Amino acid sequence: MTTVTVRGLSKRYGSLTALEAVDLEIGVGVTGLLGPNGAGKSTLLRCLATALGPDSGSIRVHGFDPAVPAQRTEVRRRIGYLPQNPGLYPNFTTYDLLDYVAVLKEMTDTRQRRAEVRRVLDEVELTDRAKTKVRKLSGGMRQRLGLAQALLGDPDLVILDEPTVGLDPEQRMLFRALISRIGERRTVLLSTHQTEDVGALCERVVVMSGGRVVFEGNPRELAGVADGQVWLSGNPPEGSAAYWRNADGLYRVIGQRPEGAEAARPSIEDGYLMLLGRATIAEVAR
Ligand SMILES: Nc1ncnc2c1ncn2[C@@H]1O[C@H](COP(=O)(O)OP(=O)(O)OP(=O)(O)O)[C@@H](O)[C@H]1O
Repeated sequence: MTTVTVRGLSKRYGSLTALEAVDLEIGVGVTGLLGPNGAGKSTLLRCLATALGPDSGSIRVHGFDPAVPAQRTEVRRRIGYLPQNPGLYPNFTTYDLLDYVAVLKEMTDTRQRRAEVRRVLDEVELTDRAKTKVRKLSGGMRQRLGLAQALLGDPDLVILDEPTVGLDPEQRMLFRALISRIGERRTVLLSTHQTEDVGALCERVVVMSGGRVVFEGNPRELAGVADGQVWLSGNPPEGSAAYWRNADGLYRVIGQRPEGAEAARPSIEDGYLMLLGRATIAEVAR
């Protein structure tokens, strides 16, 4: 079932076009949003989260139109949003911060609000940190607290803007497990620079470049973009698009086959790099 439909969405900041005619449909499960710096990912997520109004085009969340003030409230009730820099008050305790956000989210019944705060603390595995001040939490715990505030009110659309940035491998794994659980019955849109996150978590992936959607499909299809274009060579290639030396001392080459090289199975990262190469060429040609 489609949760979010975006049609012809455009957004400019002065003379800079951040989003250009974006079309998108997103349903239940985890969808990854990949793209280089400045691709327009955060702008798209902010528009979906109703934090920013687009210049043209339309958004529907469960059929509700955030451009219509009365429907915007309905959209907000259904959305949980973890921005890139959530700005969590450092002197609040974990519990008090969530209680405060719950009040802002119109949870006025004290008993129900307490139960909801405890539920989300449990969901992100922070129950034992309820009385800890935000400033004393580790980076990973802070991100989980950010996730907890997004989950208050049990929204069915959860928007996460680069939530795994700066996390160590253990915290990232824990975060992945949480996101995957959340995505079992909700629609999760996850912006990331990590192709590993996409491979591990996402049923679908959207790639943006220069404010446009340049790919939509599943992770295997993204890897498939580099089919027949990835090689392992004993020698550094001449004039190839991209290559690096791997841990076995072989050169992994994306592009034309170097003489004597063997074909390698493309990864999601290979497909992504291949796609960005093409998108960059198309942009320069426009
Ligand atoms: N408030 C703003 N005012 C002016 N320009 C902005 C603003 N926000 C974003 N931009 C510009 O719009 C473009 C898209 O930015 P956006 O943050 O949406 O990209 P992104 O894909 O999320 O990048 P990153 O991965 O670095 O977060 C960039 O060129 C950025 O500099």
